[in-house]
Amino acid sequence: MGAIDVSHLSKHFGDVVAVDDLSFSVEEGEIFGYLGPNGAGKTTTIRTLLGYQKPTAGTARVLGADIRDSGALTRTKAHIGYLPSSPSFDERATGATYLDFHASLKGDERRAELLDMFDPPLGRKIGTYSTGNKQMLGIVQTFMHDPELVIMDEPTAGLDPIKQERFNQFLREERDRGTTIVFSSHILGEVRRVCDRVGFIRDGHLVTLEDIETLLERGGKLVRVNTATPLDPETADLGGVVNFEQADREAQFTFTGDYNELLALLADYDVVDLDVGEPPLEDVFMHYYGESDV
Ligand SMILES: Nc1ncnc2c1ncn2[C@@H]1O[C@H](COP(=O)(O)OP(=O)(O)OP(=O)(O)O)[C@@H](O)[C@H]1O
Repeated sequence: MGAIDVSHLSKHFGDVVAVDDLSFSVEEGEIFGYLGPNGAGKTTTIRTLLGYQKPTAGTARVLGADIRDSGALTRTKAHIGYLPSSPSFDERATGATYLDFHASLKGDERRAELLDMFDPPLGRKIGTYSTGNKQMLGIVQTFMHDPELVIMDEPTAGLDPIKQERFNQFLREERDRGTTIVFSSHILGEVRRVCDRVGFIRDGHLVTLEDIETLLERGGKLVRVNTATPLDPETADLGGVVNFEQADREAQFTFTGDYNELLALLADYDVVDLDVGEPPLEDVFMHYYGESDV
């Protein structure tokens, strides 16, 4: 049994099919990225998993509780941390009061430790907070009762790059302690840095589920080569060469083929500079999303 087992889950809003026949599992102790463009169905999935709305069809188990069993799900929530995409705060309350309230519901044994890392101005009214401060307050609330499973909807929105990196590092450490972490995102680089596996959703359907290494391998390498004389344009026909672009003696392409064949071809040239690196994740996404805007 996974930390989350989703089984043929669908959620319709009238004629709108927000989530359609989703099935996947999140394993215990992994960081699972739930990715998709705007309107793909990420928030709907998360809210349905947490019992905030009923599935139209299918079901899921979250830490063993069937989401259709509201009693079981409520009991299980003591072990879940949830960070919504736009947490609704009482703007007149201070950060400290907000945390006290949540502590009274579920505990706060890790509050001080978290506040060392994420330090919103607790004495001030939340209405005066910046977006990043609100986000940090939400992060402390999410983790302070030491949950087994954490579900976050776009958690890094509003965090500056240093806080984002601190947060990523924190997530990896939490995962190493055994916490299962699920977060939705459409920020591509974030996924590469922290997730073990990713599920891609589009138009309510799960398009693919991959571990991040496989995903990047499948995306091939970005090759940039500078040769003393221009490459023959027929290089574009070599197996595994995609998106071949050439400007005089510079060529760039994505390569998913056999390196020996590529090296044999380049051996006929005087290679001045060669760079083989990871392709932009945007390219990997395009592979799954076609022309969709991600
Ligand atoms: N309460 C609702 N009533 C009607 N339609 C809804 C409702 N909630 C979501 N939808 C629709 O369901 C679809 C999926 O929306 P959802 O918010 O789950 O997407 P998302 O992947 O989280 O998008 P984003 O990245 O923009 O937050 C969209 O077409 C949205 O308009």
